[in-house]
Amino acid sequence: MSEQLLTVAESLKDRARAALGSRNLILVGLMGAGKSSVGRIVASQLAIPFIDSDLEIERVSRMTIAELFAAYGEQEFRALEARVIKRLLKSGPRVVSTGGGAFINDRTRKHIKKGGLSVWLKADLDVLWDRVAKRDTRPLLKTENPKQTLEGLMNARYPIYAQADLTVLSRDVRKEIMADEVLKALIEAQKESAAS
Ligand SMILES: Nc1ncnc2c1ncn2[C@@H]1O[C@H](COP(=O)(O)OP(=O)(O)O)[C@@H](O)[C@H]1O
Ligand SMILES: O=C(O)C1=C[C@@H](OP(=O)(O)O)[C@@H](O)[C@H](O)C1
Ligand SMILES: [Mg+2]
Repeated sequence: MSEQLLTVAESLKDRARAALGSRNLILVGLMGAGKSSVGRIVASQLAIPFIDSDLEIERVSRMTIAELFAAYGEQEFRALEARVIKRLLKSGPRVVSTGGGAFINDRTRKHIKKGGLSVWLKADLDVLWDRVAKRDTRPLLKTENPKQTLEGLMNARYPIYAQADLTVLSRDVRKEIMADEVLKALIEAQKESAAS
C-alpha cells in the first residue's frame, strides 16, 4: 500500500473510533449477512473488544446453538439470548455481533436500542443463501426448503431490522471492504448528528 493510501486507511479508523466514543456498536441482520465475520474485523480496526453473542451463549451454556434449540426450544434460547446481550452491552465501547433473531425479540431489541448504535447488515436473498448453504449449523434452516424458509424470515424480519440506527448493504465483496463500509457509515452518522 502506498504511504498516501495508508494514511487514508488510518484516518478512516481514527475518525470512526472517535465517532463511536464510548458507545457499543451492535451488528444486526439475517443469517449469512456477515455479522460475525465483519464484526470481528470492525472491532480489530477500531482496536476495541469484539464479542459474538452466539459464541458467548455457547460459552456460558457449554452447548452449541443447535443443541440449545434441540434441548430447550427457541423460546428458551431467546430468553437466554436477551440476558446475555443485556449483560454484554452494560459497558462499552465494544463491537457486539448478534444472532439473526436477536433484534426481532422485543426485549432484546430494547436492550440493543439502549445499549449502543445498531447497524443492520442488509443483504439480498441470493447473497445470504450462497453463504448459509455452506454450513448446516443453523437450526432454523433445518427445513424441507431452507431457501424458502430464509425468504420467509426475510419478509417477516426486514421491517424490524429497518429500525436499526444505520443500514449498510452487505454485498458480494470482501469482508474487509464491508468492514470499511461499516466504519464509513459510522462517520457519516456522526456528521449528520453533529449537523442537526
Ligand atoms: N463479505 C463477505 N464475502 C464473502 N463471504 C462472506 C462475507 N461475509 C460473510 N461471509 C461468509 O459467509 C458466511 C456467513 O457469515 P457470518 O459472518 O457467519 O454471518 P452471520 O453472523 O451474519 O450469520 C461465513 O462463511 C463467512 O465467512
Ligand atoms: O436468525 C436466527 O434466528 C438465528 C441466527 C443465528 O445466528 P447468525 O445470524 O449469526 O447465523 C443463531 O443465533 C441462531 O441459529 C438463530
Ligand atoms: Mg453470526
